[in-house]
Amino acid sequence: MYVSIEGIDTAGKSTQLEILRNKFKNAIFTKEPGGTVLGSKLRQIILNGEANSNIAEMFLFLADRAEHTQEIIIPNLDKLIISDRSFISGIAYAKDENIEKLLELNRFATQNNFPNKIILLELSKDELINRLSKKENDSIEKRGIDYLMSIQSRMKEVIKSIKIEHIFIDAGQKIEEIEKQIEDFINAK
Ligand SMILES: Nc1ncnc2c1ncn2[C@@H]1O[C@H](COP(=O)(O)OP(=O)(O)O)[C@@H](O)[C@H]1O
Ligand SMILES: Cc1cn([C@H]2C[C@H](O)[C@@H](COP(=O)(O)OP(=O)(O)O)O2)c(=O)[nH]c1=O
Repeated sequence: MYVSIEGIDTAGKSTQLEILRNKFKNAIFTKEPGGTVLGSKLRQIILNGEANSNIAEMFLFLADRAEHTQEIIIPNLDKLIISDRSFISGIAYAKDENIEKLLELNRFATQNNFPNKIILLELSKDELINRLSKKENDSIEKRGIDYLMSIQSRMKEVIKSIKIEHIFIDAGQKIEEIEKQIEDFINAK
């Protein structure tokens, strides 16, 4: 089963994934961007802000996703895969592009391998401000609070529009409360 943990920057994805590694010891843990050798090079190019064109940036993420699908997802579909981000981020962050067109591009890049379950960690604006203020911001985080909040809304819109089992979790809860909800959702048949 392929599970994706989604959320804007600082929503708590990495924090939860560290705990989940100990709960699901046989799972394959991966991420987008950067889940493969090629992907980690693409991630560096992107986060250094080297793409001047938003469309070029989007295709760099699609290339990361295509490589990730071929090298990590497809070979492990018989196991539990837990990924930090997926095509949902791909569509949400390409905020000026048409969702239907992006769905088509992402179906192509993933050879139709979308997650079976999606977990969205949802942040309030105040909590996002609080968390971003505590870290060095990369080129995408520097686009600001309102940008990231609009991305989060777009994530919710895309997730609701597709027929994939999903859960929205309040990312402002205690770490252990969030973890329990994630674990129960993954274990639910
Ligand atoms: N439930 C939580 N409550 C308060 N702070 C949190 C919570 N989860 C994560 N954090 C903190 O928020 C920051 C971003 O968390 P992180 O897991 O790196 O987010 P992401 O991987 O989604 O960018 C970190 O400083 C982390 O310690
Ligand atoms: C997967 C993906 C991520 N992103 C963005 C989200 C992040 O701002 C950035 C890097 O993702 P990530 O390394 O997950 O950053 P963070 O840990 O801060 O969430 O790339 C896209 O714009 N498109 C995509 O397809």
